[in-house]
Amino acid sequence: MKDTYIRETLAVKVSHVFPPDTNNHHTLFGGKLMSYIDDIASISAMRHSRSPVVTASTDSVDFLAPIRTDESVCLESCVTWTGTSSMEVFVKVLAENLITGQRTIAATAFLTFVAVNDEGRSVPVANVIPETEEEKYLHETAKDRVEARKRRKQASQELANFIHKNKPWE
Ligand SMILES: CCCCCCCCCCCCCCCC(=O)SCCNC(=O)CCNC(=O)[C@H](O)C(C)(C)COP(=O)(O)OP(=O)(O)OC[C@H]1O[C@@H](n2cnc3c(N)ncnc32)[C@H](O)[C@@H]1OP(=O)(O)O
Repeated sequence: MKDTYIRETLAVKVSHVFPPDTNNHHTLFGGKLMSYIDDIASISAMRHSRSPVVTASTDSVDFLAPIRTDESVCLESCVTWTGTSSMEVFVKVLAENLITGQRTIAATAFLTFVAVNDEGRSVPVANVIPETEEEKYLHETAKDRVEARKRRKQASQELANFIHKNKPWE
């Protein structure tokens, strides 16, 4: 297993914003953007692991600015950190006004993917090596996010153990 540079995991997707993908505000549906984010992030994870992957978690998707129909939606993703079998993927979303060229950060997200084998069992992945300032920042700050995720998973598990599974009308 060979360590890879973060840039080797980069995936880029650019798309127009078409009316069927917009809401009553004429901006891109949040759910549509989340689907783009999961899609591109999984490509970065697979580029790194060269194995099937599953999404283990999405920390949050922060919608910082709306994306309008006169703009294009540009997504960039890369693996910023790896554990044993898990990979943290950062996704940056920009809205670009195609007439003026103005670019706005519209959303950011961190997702965690786990490399799995054909039986769905987790398998090890190599490390990633940061080079640019931004990559180094994302790589160095990952440890805190990983700890926060562990705490959140524990809390989710406790909630899952507490909530009932009855049908709503029972
Ligand atoms: C018509 C033809 C179409 C063809 C089309 C082909 C398309 C081809 C490409 C498709 C690309 C699709 C990519 C989409 C992928 C999904 O959409 S997958 C669907 C949604 N996700 C799932 O269903 C996952 C369900 N969960 C699971 O399977 C298990 O919980 C997991 C994630 C495998 C973890 O299992 P586990 O027993 O906890 O495993 P364990 O070995 O203890 O932990 C493994 C690692 O996961 C980490 N982890 C576990 N839970 C979490 C968590 N909540 N948060 C963060 N890390 C976690 C652990 O910390 C550990 O990390 P490492 O220390 O190894 O680094």
